Order: sequence, then C-alpha cells, then structure tokens
Amino acid sequence: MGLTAALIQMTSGDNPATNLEMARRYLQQAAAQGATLALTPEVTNCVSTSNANQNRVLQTEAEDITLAGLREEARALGIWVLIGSLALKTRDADGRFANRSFLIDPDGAIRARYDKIHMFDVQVSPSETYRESAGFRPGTKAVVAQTPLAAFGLSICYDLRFAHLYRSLAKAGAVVLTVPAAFSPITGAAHWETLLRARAIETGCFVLAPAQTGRHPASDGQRVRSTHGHSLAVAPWGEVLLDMGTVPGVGLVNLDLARVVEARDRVPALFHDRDFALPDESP
Ligand SMILES: O=C(O)CNC(=O)[C@H](CS)NC(=O)CCC(=O)C(=O)O
Repeated sequence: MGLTAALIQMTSGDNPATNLEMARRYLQQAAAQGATLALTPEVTNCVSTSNANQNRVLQTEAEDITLAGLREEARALGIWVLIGSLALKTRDADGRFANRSFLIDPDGAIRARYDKIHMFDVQVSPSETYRESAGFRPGTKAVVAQTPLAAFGLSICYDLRFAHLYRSLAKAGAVVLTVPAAFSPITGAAHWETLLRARAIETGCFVLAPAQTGRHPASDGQRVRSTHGHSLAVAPWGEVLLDMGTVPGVGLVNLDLARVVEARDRVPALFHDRDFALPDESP
C-alpha cells in the first residue's frame, strides 16, 4: 500500500494566469518523477493584499481558469491533484470570497471540496496584521475524501491550530491529512513544524503540507507579502520525511500507509478519549 506524493512549493503572485502556468509545469514535473498525487499550496491561484485586485482577477468556481486548467492537467497526466486552495468569488451579498480546497481525480473530476473553516484574524507583530474574515467567508463543514489511494482529511493553513478538527477527521477515517498553507514568516518560524508534527502524532496520520514561499510579486503600489515556505511531509510517528526549505519546486515523498496502523497500534491515544466534566467557573 504505497503512495508517491509530490509537494509543490510555489511563490504565487497576484495574476492567476501566470500562477496557473507555473502550477501546470510543476504538475508535469511531478508526474514525470512518478508521483500519483500532487499537492499545491493555499491560494495557488492568487496571493494578493489588495481587495480591489482580487475583485478584478478572481472568478467563481464555475469560471475559474485555475480549476479548469488543473483538472485538465490531472486528466492529461493521469494523476490525482489536491489543489491546496483557490480564492473564489461567491454569490454572497457581502461580496466575500471562499478559500476552497479541491481533490481532483485522474479523470479530472472533482472528488471533494472543502472551505477553510478558521479565519486568520491575527496581529502577528506590531506592524503585521491579518484580517482574513474581512475578505473571506468561513466554511462550516469538515471533509474526508475516500479514494482508492487513501482517505484524505482536508484542511487549510490556520486550521492547523485547531487540534480537534484533525482528531475529528482521523476519527472519521482519514489516514492522510492535507494542510496547504501560506504561513506568515514570524509564526512559521515559531510554530509551523511543531504544529504539523503534533497533528501527525496525535492522530497517527501522515501529514502533507504544501506551502507558499518567499516574497510574492505584487502589482504596483500593493504591500508585498512574504510566506514561510518549508513544505513538509510528516509520518504518523512524527518524523519529518521531507522539508523543502524556501526554494520553489517539487518534492517527492513515499508514503507507506501500513505505518498508520503501526503508529496507532503502538500508541492508541486516538481511541482513548474519555468524557469529562468541564472545570467549574466558580473559584
Ligand atoms: O489571504 C490570502 O490570500 C489567503 N489566505 C491566507 O494566506 C491565510 C489568511 S491571511 N493565511 C493563513 O491562514 C496563515 C496562518 C498562519 O500564518 C498562522 O496560523 O500562524
């Protein structure tokens, strides 16, 4: 029961057509190297700090060129593709976008969709504040995708900090957790690897985390955004199998799915939950 996965590390800019060309090339390299599954980062189609630019270049799911192009590429190459996420227009009255992950099969069909649940509304330093919920509407539904390769538990970026989501995914049958990201450099250096390894150890799952990296090109006048990189693959026992550093590219990793059962047999903590009373509010 083996699975060869390719993590794709990218520096997406704010022009979806350029990002799509880059993603296509990486998928072709992944397939040529023997990958049966390739995974792209969060907001593969557009990293932008300008709401005006997003309103101009983003499209609905039905019109999105990145979704159509990568479905076509999956079919041409005969591989599975996890599109980490796409920023997409919705029909919501408030005009907010969706931050949506897609699992595509080798026929190019969409096998699962997941909308990011937890919004990154965080001041990471005195000069750096994110308010994701101003532009994006949160999802409300956890997703496990059953496939002939494996059962995948989907998540996105800031979701990583909510351990109970991953526990729920693993209990619902997931053996591979996907965490595409565009992590901030400050929190990335402090928390990224530790959190990913913790989620793997707690659940006895493989964790695949394709990431955005570097300084993202932006049209004139926009704030340039940087991301942490370090796309990571972690085994169910917690070892880091692959760390891609900060250079864009394709990283291959072999997953021996028997190691999920092995890790859970050694430490069955996933199956040792107990009910408990919450602490009293009174002192
Ligand atoms: O805004 C976009 O274009 C797409 N969304 C993102 O990049 C999101 C929200 S700003 N980034 C994160 O969730 C980083 C989380 C993080 O860094 C942490 O948890 O420490």
